[in-house]
Amino acid sequence: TTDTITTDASRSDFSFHLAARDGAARTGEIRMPRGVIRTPAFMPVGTAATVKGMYPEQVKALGADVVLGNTYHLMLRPGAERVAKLGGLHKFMNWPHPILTDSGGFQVMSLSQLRKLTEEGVTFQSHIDGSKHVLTPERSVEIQNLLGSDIVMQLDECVSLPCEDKVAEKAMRLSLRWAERCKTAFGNPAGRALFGIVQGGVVPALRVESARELVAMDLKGYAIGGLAVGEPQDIMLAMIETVEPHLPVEKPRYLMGVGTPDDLVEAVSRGIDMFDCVMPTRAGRHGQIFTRFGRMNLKNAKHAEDPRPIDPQSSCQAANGYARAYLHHLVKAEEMLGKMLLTWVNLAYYQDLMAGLRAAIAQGRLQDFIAETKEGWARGEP
Ligand SMILES: O=c1[nH]cnc2c(CCNCC3CCCCC3)c3[nH]c(NCc4cccs4)nc3cc12
Repeated sequence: TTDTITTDASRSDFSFHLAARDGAARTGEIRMPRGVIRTPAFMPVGTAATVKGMYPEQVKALGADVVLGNTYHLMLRPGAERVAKLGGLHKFMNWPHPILTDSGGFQVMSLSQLRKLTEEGVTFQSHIDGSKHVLTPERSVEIQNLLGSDIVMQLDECVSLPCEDKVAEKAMRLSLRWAERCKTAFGNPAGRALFGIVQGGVVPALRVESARELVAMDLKGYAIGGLAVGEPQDIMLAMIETVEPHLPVEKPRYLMGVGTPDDLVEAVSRGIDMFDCVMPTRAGRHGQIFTRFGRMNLKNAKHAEDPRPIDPQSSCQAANGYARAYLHHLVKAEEMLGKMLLTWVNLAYYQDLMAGLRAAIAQGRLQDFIAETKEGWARGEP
């Protein structure tokens, strides 16, 4: 039948296909030359060209269609030009599927020293060796192009909350001017996308203005930034509800830096399609896991003699094949294998949750699925 023949036209471009909707929630797929991204999607973070503690084949096998590449780290070490010389990030890290790269701006502001932000861009010193660097909208797009990114993020200014309205306004307007400069620098390369980032703090009028101005630029997708920076969940959800009606239905929405499983289900039900968060990988390395029964900390002595696996019904071998007592031992001993197994448990759970959300939306039973999921978390571990 025709729908199984992907003509090169459909593979050579970036296209978003909505399969079903359930309230504000959507499920579909983003088709790109390097593969398809099923949405809603959780994107594991691949900081220094690796999803820490995981083989790329394993990350793909547990259901991730796209990973994040980190512009800030890679521009400092090994350098964007070197990655390009070696064939680009996909070849470098053996991940032939789509990669979304961030602009580097958020990490500059949170990791580097002696940074100075001007209209032109951000100058800063490397947290690795103190060397001086500059990140302008143009240079950020150039670095992401050198890495070979499939989805490029604009350079933006994310303010930390709480902040005064005029501070949020100033950053929002700068981010809009930087979006224009990124769009000019990016051009219109087939099969690759530039996403804008909606800013505006927690001021509805600023959020709406930011969304409207970005939509007028006709970008391929829109992120909602400036959230998950310390505000309560209800404020984050209110901002999503403020912005969502002003974003085009036919383009993907990406909520940056989010979040816990509860954040994910709540944001999906409000119309978000893509997420990234360091939580599942970072927490896993510290012994904290996410399961159908809620959160567990395997450092806790109560697991010391528990012979049961984490979840016998999970398809993940780390969750169904190892005693909690053994995982507790590995975490206490700070063994590599403990970090690897619990990272695997968490990424598998996050992907299973996203697969459940996609299926529930397709069947028009999202609210039932969310209720059942939250009951499981509340019931706690068996
Ligand atoms: O407005 C924003 N603009 C740009 N990036 C943002 C990010 C970083 C998203 N993950 C990048 C990844 C790139 C590859 C390496 C890992 C990060 C955010 N993360 C959070 N919250 C989670 C937070 C994490 C840390 C402090 S808050 N809010 C965010 C808001 C913005």
